[in-house]
Amino acid sequence: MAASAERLRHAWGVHAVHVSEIRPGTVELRLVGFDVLKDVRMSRHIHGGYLRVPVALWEDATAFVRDYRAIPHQLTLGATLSGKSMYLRHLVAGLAGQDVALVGIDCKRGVELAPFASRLSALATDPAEAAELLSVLVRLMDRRYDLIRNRQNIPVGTPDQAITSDIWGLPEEERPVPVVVFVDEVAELFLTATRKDEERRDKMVTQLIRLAQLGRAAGIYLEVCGQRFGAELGKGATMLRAQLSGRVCHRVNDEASAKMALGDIAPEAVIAACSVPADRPGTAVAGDTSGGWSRIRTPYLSLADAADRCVKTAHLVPELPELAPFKPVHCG
Ligand SMILES: Nc1ncnc2c1ncn2[C@@H]1O[C@H](COP(=O)(O)OP(=O)(O)OP(=O)(O)O)[C@@H](O)[C@H]1O
Repeated sequence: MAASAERLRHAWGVHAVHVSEIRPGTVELRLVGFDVLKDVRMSRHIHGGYLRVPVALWEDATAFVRDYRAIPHQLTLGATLSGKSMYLRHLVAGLAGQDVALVGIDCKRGVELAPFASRLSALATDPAEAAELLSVLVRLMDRRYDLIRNRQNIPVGTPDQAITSDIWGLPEEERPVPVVVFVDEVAELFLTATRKDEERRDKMVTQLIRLAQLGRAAGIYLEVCGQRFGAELGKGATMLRAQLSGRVCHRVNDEASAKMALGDIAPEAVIAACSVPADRPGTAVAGDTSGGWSRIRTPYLSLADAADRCVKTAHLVPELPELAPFKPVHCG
């Protein structure tokens, strides 16, 4: 098969997609079981790129690309069995081959993210660990701000001077590696039983808000997943949600949940999310706070294939001493 089709297959990495080259540069993609799309023609634009992961298809058959530099932080909501984990799996598998640190916070004792342990730089599996990890991430972000500030202080006109307000303007050899932080089932971080839990929760939420407000310039991106994310979770929840400008809403159990994801995007998007059928997992409504939205569908990718991709790319885990104490042990 020609190289572009091979690359395309690699980018999607799924069995449910048949890929064939029609002519050089134009490839036919067939998504098995996608109700909206039949055979789909896609050309090179699907290949993604650095910090850009093709993760689903829009209804018009173009690729839905999760572009971290364009939309740094995203919230993905959906009822149980709606396809959130599948979506996340694609992101992890897509980023695994890139020069990026992957960090997981999965307070369901790691059941979702532990299979990707070999490619993760850090994994927190309970709220106490998550609190420590978030503190480390905020310190990492502050140090990156110092780095940018120091560059700005070099006198104008000297060879080392660089006017930049984010890591991307730093010279390549000084530029820190970007970090994508996956938070699975965010509500677990908000649960409290005691007064001490409450203090920890408030601190974590403040740190997440700081990362969401300032992380972009430091190359730290948030990917937050959950079933619901509303004011009932407690102090700071809606403030944090407002900072996550990318939104993906899978099937939800009620209109209130769809509103949490899409209410500030468009009322029609909320209606579309409420009509996602239960027998079409992976179907979602995607939008961003600029107001644009449409339906997407993520293709099937088995957990074994995604985990295998992490094993094969384990050598790409970047050197980040701050995160070393949180490096998960890969079993199996
Ligand atoms: N695009 C898809 N095509 C076919 N099957 C899919 C697709 N997406 C998800 N599924 C299947 O639907 C089921 C639920 O998916 P998934 O585990 O991603 O849901 P979830 O929202 O993460 O659920 P939970 O919150 O309970 O973990 C799984 O069996 C999965 O294999």
